[in-house]
Amino acid sequence: MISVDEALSHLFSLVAPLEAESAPLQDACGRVLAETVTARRDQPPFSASAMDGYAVQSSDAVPGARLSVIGEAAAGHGFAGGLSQGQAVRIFTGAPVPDGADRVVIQEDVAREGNTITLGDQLDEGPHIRRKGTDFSVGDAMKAPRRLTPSDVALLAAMNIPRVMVARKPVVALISTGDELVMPGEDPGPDQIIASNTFGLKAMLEEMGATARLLPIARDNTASLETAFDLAEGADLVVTIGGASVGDHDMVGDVAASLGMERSFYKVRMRPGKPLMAGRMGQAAMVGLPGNPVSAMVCGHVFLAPMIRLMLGLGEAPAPRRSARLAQDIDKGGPREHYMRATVADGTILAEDRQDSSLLSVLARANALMIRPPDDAPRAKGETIEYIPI
Ligand SMILES: Nc1nc2c(c(=O)[nH]1)N[C@H]1C(S)=C(S)[C@@H](COP(=O)(O)OP(=O)(O)OC[C@H]3O[C@@H](n4cnc5c(N)ncnc54)[C@H](O)[C@@H]3O)O[C@H]1N2
Ligand code: MOO
Repeated sequence: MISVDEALSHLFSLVAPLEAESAPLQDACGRVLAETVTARRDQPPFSASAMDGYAVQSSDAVPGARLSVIGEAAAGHGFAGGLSQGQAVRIFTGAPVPDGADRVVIQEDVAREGNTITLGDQLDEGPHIRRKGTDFSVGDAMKAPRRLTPSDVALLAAMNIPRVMVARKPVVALISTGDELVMPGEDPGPDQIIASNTFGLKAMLEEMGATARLLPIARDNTASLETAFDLAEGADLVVTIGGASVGDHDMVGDVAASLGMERSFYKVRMRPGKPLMAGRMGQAAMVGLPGNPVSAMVCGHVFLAPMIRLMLGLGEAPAPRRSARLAQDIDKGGPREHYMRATVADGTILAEDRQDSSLLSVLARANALMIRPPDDAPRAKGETIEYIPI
């Protein structure tokens, strides 16, 4: 059995960064920027007022000063002329500050009569002017690769970038296998259960920026599995779930091999997730996940997510880890690297009592996978330990 790190490096060698494609900005959030973009303009493109009030010369901005109003500057409609000492221009937020002015006095500090204003007794600091290019200037870069956030999209829009080059979304085909499975909403027979893994994995993968195709459930026979692999044609990554172990009905490995899968490994020294297999199948990478629902989801976090990140151009790295203090003493660990369902709160981590790999209710209330290395020594409350946030 190989280690988790070894398995991960095999998996990385099965995939590669995908090509870039153009996307309209309104569809770009969550996509990974593939080419660095630079601002096409300064923001603001002129010195702009930050307040509603009067543009003046700062030497005139003294309590009690009387100034004559010579015009108006509104957002989208600047004042054409310049401004001299003793003069003021009525101005609104976002309007270009007229030439000659270097200060905006807010209207709350001004009394106006006709075209004359008198400044109040106490003026704030000002100057309430946003200098040209204060936010960004022509040529300022947003560097690739970068997963675009809503704030990034707003910034790109302001930079006048209507489309961006982003990594193509990896296409993942998800195949549940097993005679016992029916889809949610169907009527299960007395010996049947509902297929849950493909749904959890689809959600996880799509949250990461992949497109997941849910294929029909494959039954525990060669013909049905072959049909499922046929339907997976065109995917970048084919993921099967179940049928990976040693039972008489665990046929995924054999059928995949008969279809040309070149296996890179089978079985990983981890818990849960031991009967993991992977290889190359034509153009696609193939990963066979164990069927136990928590095993499949843990393998999703530990293996599939880093593969997706690599395909999106975000580099080759394991799932990001953090650390927290143990909330209780724990016994020595087992021979396999253990990803324990746990809850992190206020910097401390508490492992769930029940760690069976069938328990989705336990997984759903956990927010962390606490990682115990193989043959980990007993640990005391308060020690730091690593985890993967989920
Ligand atoms: N003699 C041994 N038996 C088992 C071993 C072993 O080493 N020796 N390994 C155990 C471990 S660890 C795991 S994990 C499981 C994995 O087995 P399979 O990958 O072959 O999975 P199945 O047998 O098909 O299913 C296991 C379990 O999960 C349920 N399942 C399967 N697919 C789904 C799905 N899409 N949604 C929800 N639930 C699913 C299935 O009904 C079974 O209950 O093998 C152990 N056995
Ligand atoms: O190791 Mo198996 O992956 O669930 O328990």
